Order: sequence, then C-alpha cells, then structure tokens
Amino acid sequence: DTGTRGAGLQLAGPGLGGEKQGWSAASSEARLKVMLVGDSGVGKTCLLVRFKDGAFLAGSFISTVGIDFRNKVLNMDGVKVKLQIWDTAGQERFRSVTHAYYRDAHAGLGCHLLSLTMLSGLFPSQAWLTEIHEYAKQDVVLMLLGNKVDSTQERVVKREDGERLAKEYGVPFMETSAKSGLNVELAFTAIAK
Ligand SMILES: Nc1nc2c(ncn2[C@@H]2O[C@H](COP(=O)(O)OP(=O)(O)OP(=O)(O)O)[C@@H](O)[C@H]2O)c(=O)[nH]1
Repeated sequence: DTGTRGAGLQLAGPGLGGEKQGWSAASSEARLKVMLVGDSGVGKTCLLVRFKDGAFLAGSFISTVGIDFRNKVLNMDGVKVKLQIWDTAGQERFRSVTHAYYRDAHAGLGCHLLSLTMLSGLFPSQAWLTEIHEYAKQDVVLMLLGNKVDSTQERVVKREDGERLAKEYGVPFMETSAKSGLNVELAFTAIAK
C-alpha cells in the first residue's frame, strides 16, 4: 500500500485520472489527500515515515526531489479513511511542481510544518500558510505543526509564538517530534477527523 514514486507525476498527477476522492455512496469510506508542506529540513519526510512505519529516519538528511506520496488507512469510528499523504519538497526550485498538487488537496489538509530549531523562526510558516490559501481550494483544512520538539537545546521558537501564528490564521497548532513520535499519530488523526 506504500507509494514511493519519486515524482509520482505520471501516475497520480492532478487531473490525470485516478480514483475519485471524497465520501463514497455508503459514507463508510473516505479518501483524503493530505499535503505536507514547509521549508526544506523541517522534517516532513520523517513525520510521514514515523506515521506510516512507526520509525525514525536517522542519519544523513536526504532532501525530497519534487514530490512523493504514501498511503495509510485509518479506521475512525467505523469509517475507513484512506489517507493519501503527499510529501512535497521544501526546496524553492521544486515549488512550481508542488503547486500543481495543492489544487485538489480537498478536505484533507494543507499542513505546514515548522521546525522549532530553524533560526528563520516563524516567518516561513506565514509564507507557507499564505501560499496554501492561494493555491488550494477554499475549504482546505489546515493545521500548523511545530516539529523537532525533542531538540530542546536548539529550540528558538516558543510554543506561544506558534500558537499565536496559528490563531492569526485560524488553524489548529500542535508540536510534534518525528524522532520520539510525540503527537505524530495525533496530528494526522486530527486532520483526518
Ligand atoms: N531531532 C529531530 N530531528 C528531526 C526530526 N524530524 C526530522 N529530523 C531531522 O531533520 C532532517 C530533515 O528531515 P526531513 O524529514 O528529511 O526534512 P524535509 O522537511 O522532508 O526536507 P525536504 O525534503 O528538503 O523538504 C533530517 O536530518 C532528520 O533526521 C525530529 O522530530 N527531531
């Protein structure tokens, strides 16, 4: 059920066919397209791997090229929820590729990840939230995540600052750690709900 398809462009590009997303007739099954967005290095791939496989990708940092996705099925109150989670490249040079995928990220989420250890602090978060609003559908469900909460020594962004930004944009906020697993399952489950 795992999709690790590099660019995934031919098979799963927006508007190129594929299965219809949304609630099925019986309403016992849902398909949600979730986007993980944020600056390079904030930990998007690691969060996805933690959620999907329950493991932490330690070792050298390999930046995502273009876009990639993985599927995970959740059972929530008797409803089978098929999450298709897209891991976008944070690097600027891939921006034009990833923008195209925002459009049909429906009730899933445009998720912003904020590295608490990055000196650039909260500013990238604002840019990403603005970008999602611009390219995704109006009703896209957003959530702000502050990742790497385990790195207490290097922490530069206070919890209150993350909360304030999230409030400003009217989105929920959660602090996570792909390394320890803290709140990772909770964050994905919350957005699916
Ligand atoms: N301490 C700590 N390190 C983390 C955590 N999550 C990710 N990292 C590390 O941060 C680095 C970047 O992680 P990635 O998940 O590859 O970052 P990314 O956001 O996918 O980066 P791009 O693919 O370039 O957009 C790696 O060296 C990870 O091991 C975390 O929760 N805690």
